[in-house]
Amino acid sequence: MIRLDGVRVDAEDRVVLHPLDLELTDPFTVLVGPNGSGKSTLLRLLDGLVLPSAGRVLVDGIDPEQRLKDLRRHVGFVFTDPDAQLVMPTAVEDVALSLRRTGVRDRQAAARALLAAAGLGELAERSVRDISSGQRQLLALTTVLATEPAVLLADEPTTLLDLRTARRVADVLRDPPAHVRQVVVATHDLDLAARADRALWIEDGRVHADGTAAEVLTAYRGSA
Ligand SMILES: Nc1ncnc2c1ncn2[C@@H]1O[C@H](COP(=O)(O)OP(=O)(O)OP(=O)(O)O)[C@@H](O)[C@H]1O
Repeated sequence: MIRLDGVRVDAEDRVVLHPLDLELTDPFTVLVGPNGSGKSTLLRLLDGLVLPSAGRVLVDGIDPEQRLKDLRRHVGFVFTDPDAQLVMPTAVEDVALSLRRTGVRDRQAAARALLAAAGLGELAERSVRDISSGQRQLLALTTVLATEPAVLLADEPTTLLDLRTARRVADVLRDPPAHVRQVVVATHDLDLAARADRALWIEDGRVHADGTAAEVLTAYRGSA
């Protein structure tokens, strides 16, 4: 369970997130809303990338301000820019690196299997610089899943993807590997958002609407 008690985020001379009390328990939650409304900030609070200016965040009982290392093992974060997390020369090495804490013996073989399952098997030996940006985004998701997080956070995970790949990513987020108990995604992709259990519409650093994906997305589409 994810819990925010009176969490506020200030940046320079303004409030980016107004005081917020929130409990997220559904398997799949999406954050929608206009550019600059505070979605990424809210997501980043859950990985300790942003710390609250006031209030407290708890992710499955872990407070980022007290147990950041434990939180980072518990949570996986897929960044919008895949290059921010692909660090090894080849795709298979990148996934194998992510497997280092899982206790898997043959990390190369396991990495190949995960790449194949993601439809990236043929790219295993390729340099991550030589594959397309959409393939890199899918690879970044695969590397994060390989760390076996209990909570998966993703910021705009389908921006660079073609229709088919975006659907595949949506399928994974909707029905992730068993170790993932909760998924929270910030997105402008309303087809992806429609598949969530719960949607929060963020506007000007506040939760403007909160409910089922169908309810919230109907209202959000109507506002444009
Ligand atoms: N460290 C910071 N310093 C100053 N302003 C910040 C900081 N972090 C976020 N902001 C501002 O807070 C607002 C919310 O940003 P955030 O990235 O959370 O929005 P978003 O909803 O994810 O937007 P987008 O849909 O464009 O990704 C923006 O106006 C942003 O410029």
